Amino acid sequence: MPNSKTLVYLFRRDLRVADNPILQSLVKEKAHGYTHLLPIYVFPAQQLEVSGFIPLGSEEKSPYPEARSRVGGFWRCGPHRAKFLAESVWDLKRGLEEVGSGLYIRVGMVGEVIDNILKSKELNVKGVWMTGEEGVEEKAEERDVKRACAAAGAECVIWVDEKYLIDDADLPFKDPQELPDVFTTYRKMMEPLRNKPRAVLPTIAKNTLPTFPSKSSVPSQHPPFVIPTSLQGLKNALLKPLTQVNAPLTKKPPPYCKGAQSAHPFKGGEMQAHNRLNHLLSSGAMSNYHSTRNGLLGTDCSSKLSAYLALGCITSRQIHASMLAFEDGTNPAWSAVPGYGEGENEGTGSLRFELLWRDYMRLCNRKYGTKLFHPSGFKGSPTTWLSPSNPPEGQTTASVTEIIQRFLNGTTGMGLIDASQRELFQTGYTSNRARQNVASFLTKHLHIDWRIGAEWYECMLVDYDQSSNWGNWQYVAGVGNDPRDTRNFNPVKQAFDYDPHAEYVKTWIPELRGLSEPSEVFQAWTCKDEELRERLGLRGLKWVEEPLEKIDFVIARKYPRPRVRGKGNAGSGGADSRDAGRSGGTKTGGSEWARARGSARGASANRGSASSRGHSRGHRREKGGGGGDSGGSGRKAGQASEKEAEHS
Ligand SMILES: Cc1cc2nc3c(=O)[nH]c(=O)nc-3n(C[C@H](O)[C@H](O)[C@H](O)COP(=O)(O)OP(=O)(O)OC[C@H]3O[C@@H](n4cnc5c(N)ncnc54)[C@H](O)[C@@H]3O)c2cc1C
Repeated sequence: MPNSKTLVYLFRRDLRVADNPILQSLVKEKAHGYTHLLPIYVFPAQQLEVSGFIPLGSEEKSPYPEARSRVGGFWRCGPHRAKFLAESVWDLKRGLEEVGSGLYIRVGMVGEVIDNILKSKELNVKGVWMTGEEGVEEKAEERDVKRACAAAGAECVIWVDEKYLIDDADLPFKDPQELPDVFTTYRKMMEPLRNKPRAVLPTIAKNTLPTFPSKSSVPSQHPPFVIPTSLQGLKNALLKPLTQVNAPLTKKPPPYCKGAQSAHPFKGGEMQAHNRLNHLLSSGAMSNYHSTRNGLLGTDCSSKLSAYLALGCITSRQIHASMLAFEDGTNPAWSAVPGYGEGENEGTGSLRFELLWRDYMRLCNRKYGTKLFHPSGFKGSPTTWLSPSNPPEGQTTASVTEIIQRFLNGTTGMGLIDASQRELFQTGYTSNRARQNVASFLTKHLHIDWRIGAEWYECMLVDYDQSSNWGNWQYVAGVGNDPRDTRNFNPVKQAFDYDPHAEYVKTWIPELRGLSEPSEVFQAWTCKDEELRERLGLRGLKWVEEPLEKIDFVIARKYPRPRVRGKGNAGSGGADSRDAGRSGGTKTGGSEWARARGSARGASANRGSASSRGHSRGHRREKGGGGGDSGGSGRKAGQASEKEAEHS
């Protein structure tokens, strides 16, 4: 390519064409002088297992260590996200081709791949642009790319990530250390949220980007890897190592639940993200969001935009812009939908609020860096968690490992927790309400190292996002930015509040479908009818007969049913506060693990045993927990409320 001057655009978690500042700048600012644009996506070998890209029959081995987590040894990217990512990358390719460009796909360490491309004489690469990220590994990638560029005499530009609600340029502080440690303080600095986000960038017209370089000019993938030429091939390569029988995701994984429908059946990609957003507005689901977001079942109780946001298939400001068009009545496509043209409603206001939580979690990551992964969290709380290497007295490494396995496999004996864990395993998704309970159960009831839970979520979640995942785990574990470090969820009360008919738990634990009493579904050990247990095949099941935790939950009088809107939506946020105090007392403990853990050193000693706390706090409100819970506040859009303050 004589006289060429090529720019490499290294895509990361910005897998979209629209509202993309890098592409926009290439179209608008012609002074850059680049004749060619080489868009590339690298599947990063340290975060995702790439050995499946070695062709079948090859004797060669991957030069990289397995992409496994540090504490639990789980695959860092499990099958659900691997598939979603493949679809998103493939859709990016489609989107780029539509504007007359294209996408090269590679695997390996980002720095190495870029270094290899910089060496191409034919391409004459003079610059590498990429979007900056917060993570420690991601920053290391950026340093590697900068080094490679410096050695090759090419410019390296790290762009600001613009997939958040409020742009970095509009933050009221420059130094991340000035970020308040309480979300509400931050929120108040940013309100009114409706006025803050910047406008979406103009659409990229066809054939306005610098020329896409020919295949022959681009260095090929380094061996032993080969890049498939179809989406199916890409999925196969990513899934192959994750589905090997000798390396299961977890021992004895939960069986597939017949008849259960995924709450997240969506495919990855920019186009799918916008279809989803359009559906939320045109169906009215967005306007109902405030009262449905705590639902456990079904696709429409919450937005299910998280996985698209995590990969940058869509930006928060695009979501905001569509909501504005709905609120202001400027998009006739939605004119028949109730609330059209009537300004911000509870649903759209609440969604902005949640998107701000996401911004906040990312800023916490920026402020605290490696503390995101530290057992004592942002707070630096003096905690020693139980783990296989730190079993409680009277227990062994093997017995703690078994407890963890039961947690992962959804066989703790606690209905809500097991249902969520099985749903997660089967589908890659579980609701925010369920996540809060799962995280609370692992850390506040079992006192097990929260990082094991965070790593498992990293492996299993389709919407895994480093800041939101690790930040929320810390928050619920009591070592993060939750000013109330005594927050403790009672998973039985929560099940009554949000799954009053036990519909959710029965969906994901088919063994319990024959039970009619919700209390028995929530804790199968409480079913005393021997004949029924026998008939349902519950006799002899360890998780039924020896649950990890027993909670005596007495219903003082007929438990009120929460307001339920929409099919399959279990509970509104309001139920939480209304019901508080109407249920009887709770007492936790009773299991062998609870007894052993009661005398444990470390976490339990520092924080008081679950049994005593659970007992004395039986009537306490369990408002929220785990960043981003606005449920039940009855908050008018854009206004603060006491409960919200209480939550944060
Ligand atoms: C232990 C734990 C782990 C979590 N891990 C992740 C994760 O890896 N990735 C992730 O995106 N979210 C995570 N969350 C936050 C939240 O559970 C999910 O964002 C939400 O369930 C995704 O579903 P949705 O898109 O339908 O959410 P909606 O209720 O529709 O919310 C809209 C958007 O707001 C953002 N949001 C909502 N709640 C939060 C929150 N608490 N923190 C940060 N952002 C929020 C998300 O981007 C979400 O898509 C976690 C929460 C907990 C308690």
